Amino acid sequence: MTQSVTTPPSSSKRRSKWQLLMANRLAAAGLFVFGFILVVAILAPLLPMPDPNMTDQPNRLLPPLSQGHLLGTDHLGRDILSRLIWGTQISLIVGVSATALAALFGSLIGLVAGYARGVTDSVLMRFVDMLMAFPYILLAIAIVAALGPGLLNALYAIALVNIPFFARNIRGVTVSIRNREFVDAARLSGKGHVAILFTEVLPNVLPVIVITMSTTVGWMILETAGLSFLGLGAQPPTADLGSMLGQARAQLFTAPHASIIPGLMIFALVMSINLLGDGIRDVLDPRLRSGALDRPLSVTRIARKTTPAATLADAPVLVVEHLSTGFANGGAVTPAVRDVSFRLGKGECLGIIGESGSGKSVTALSLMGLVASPPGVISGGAVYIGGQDVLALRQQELIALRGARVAYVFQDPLTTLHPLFPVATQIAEAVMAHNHVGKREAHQRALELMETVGIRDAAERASAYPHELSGGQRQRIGIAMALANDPDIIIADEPTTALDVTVQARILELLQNLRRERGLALLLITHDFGVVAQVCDRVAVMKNGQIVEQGDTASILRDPQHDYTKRLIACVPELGEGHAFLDRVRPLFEEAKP
Ligand SMILES: Nc1ncnc2c1ncn2[C@@H]1O[C@H](COP(=O)(O)OP(=O)(O)OP(=O)(O)O)[C@@H](O)[C@H]1O
Repeated sequence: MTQSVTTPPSSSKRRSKWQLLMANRLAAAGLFVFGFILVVAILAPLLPMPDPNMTDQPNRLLPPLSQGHLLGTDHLGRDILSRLIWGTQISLIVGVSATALAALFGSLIGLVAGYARGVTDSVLMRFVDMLMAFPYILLAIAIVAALGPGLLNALYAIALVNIPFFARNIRGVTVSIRNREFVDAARLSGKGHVAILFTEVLPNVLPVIVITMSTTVGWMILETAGLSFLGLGAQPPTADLGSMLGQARAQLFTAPHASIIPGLMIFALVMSINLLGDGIRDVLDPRLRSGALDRPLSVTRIARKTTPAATLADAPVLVVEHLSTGFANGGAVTPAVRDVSFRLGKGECLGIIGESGSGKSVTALSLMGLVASPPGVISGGAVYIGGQDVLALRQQELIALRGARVAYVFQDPLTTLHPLFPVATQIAEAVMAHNHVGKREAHQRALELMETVGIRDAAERASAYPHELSGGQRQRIGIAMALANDPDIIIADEPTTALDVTVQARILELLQNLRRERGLALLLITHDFGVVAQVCDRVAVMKNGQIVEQGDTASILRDPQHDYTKRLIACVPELGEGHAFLDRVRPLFEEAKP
């Protein structure tokens, strides 16, 4: 008996970069404050203000709110508001120009060093190391002392001391990109190094440069103000925020407003730029935005709108009801699995089949709360193991079930096995995770398990490292680890995809035998109907995060209801079919074209 469900996929709205930036309240506040300061600084020539350099000795050190001087006057009777606005304009121009210069030269050094490697890399990076060996503000002071005080020289000094920051960051990213396949492909297509650097590598590095600029411009303004404060930047009568602060230092106690006002402006400017910079960084780096770079929680975040029954009477070993899982992305949740329900009995095998991205792995990982969170979130449904809703359990209780009652076998054991420990040690570790046994006993059990999964000369192979075993042997070790605590359910996520056909057949046979001998419930995830036909009693077909059809394998193979199922079945070639396979499959896909 097969059931077929067809529901149009619901689309989730993706928010624009601007909306995402505005959703970040701190970044929005930073943008508002910085935008206001910027507009006022740009409009400085048009504003009805006195000349910022016009002295008026009789009216020196007037307090704020004095007649004609909203923010008072300084020690030479100059209008503080006017000097503040003009000074902010200068500080901004110098800070932004220094950032642009540091970004330009630093990124160029990083790009060339990271791409060329070898001697070029060593020479350039030693120069950068030399710059970094000095405390940067001391180096900036030394440079200005050598070049002579003045705003332009302060700008060069600040730019120079910040070059290493960009060079190191960009070199690191370039090194990882230069070995990627698309760069190799460009090289093979005959492109020259310069063209590859600017058309293949640079576009991938650009977001990092923008992010680094947005997070450093505030500090550069602060450093410029520091040099001017020491008398090495803006020279009298020109005002910038640092020189205003430096000149008002002598009247700190008699007329504190003259130093507090530029101090507050530096604070507001740097703070707003940094908040905005952090916001821009989060928006440009999608992994930061979704939280994917945060340390994941030990259990996927569960945010169910309704609470299902905590227990289910007379339930088979695994019951999944209306499971929905999505990924949070800047406030919105993009659904990956929607309203998925299935059942699995003792000793039974259910295949979950579907194309890449249909939600098979997310379904499998959701069962034990293993979807990385953030960004993962289980937004609805229940998972009953032995009749109990495990999503309602306390975290520690759910974690205790992992490996003990439900075990996973993943696609590529080379990435899941620890490369630095012998395989038997890793199986023994899995045994000890849930049993109070000593190392020796666990090791003995590991050897037995290796024999159970068909590894010949288990005692000899015990001390092998994962890279010393073949793909098939590694997958057997993965299965041995899954069996370590006699689980009720094994979830095998494409366990044979990385293997060639003969080894695949042997691994599937092993899983079949284990299932029969131990009464294991097997949830087999695959994209290959051939595998389903060989192993599974029942099959659920997934598309766009939903189960579109499920039933017993023989019925579905004989009489598929859903077009998608028909196409998946048609994709399995028959032995000796040759060209006839293509003739048979092509019309099915022509029909499916929109
Ligand atoms: N960390 C993540 N952040 C956002 N979306 C994700 C994340 N992980 C998976 N997805 C999305 O969830 C959907 C389901 O992915 P899933 O890995 O379950 O597919 P699958 O059917 O197992 O594919 P495959 O056979 O290629 O492994 C996909 O659209 C995928 O893009």
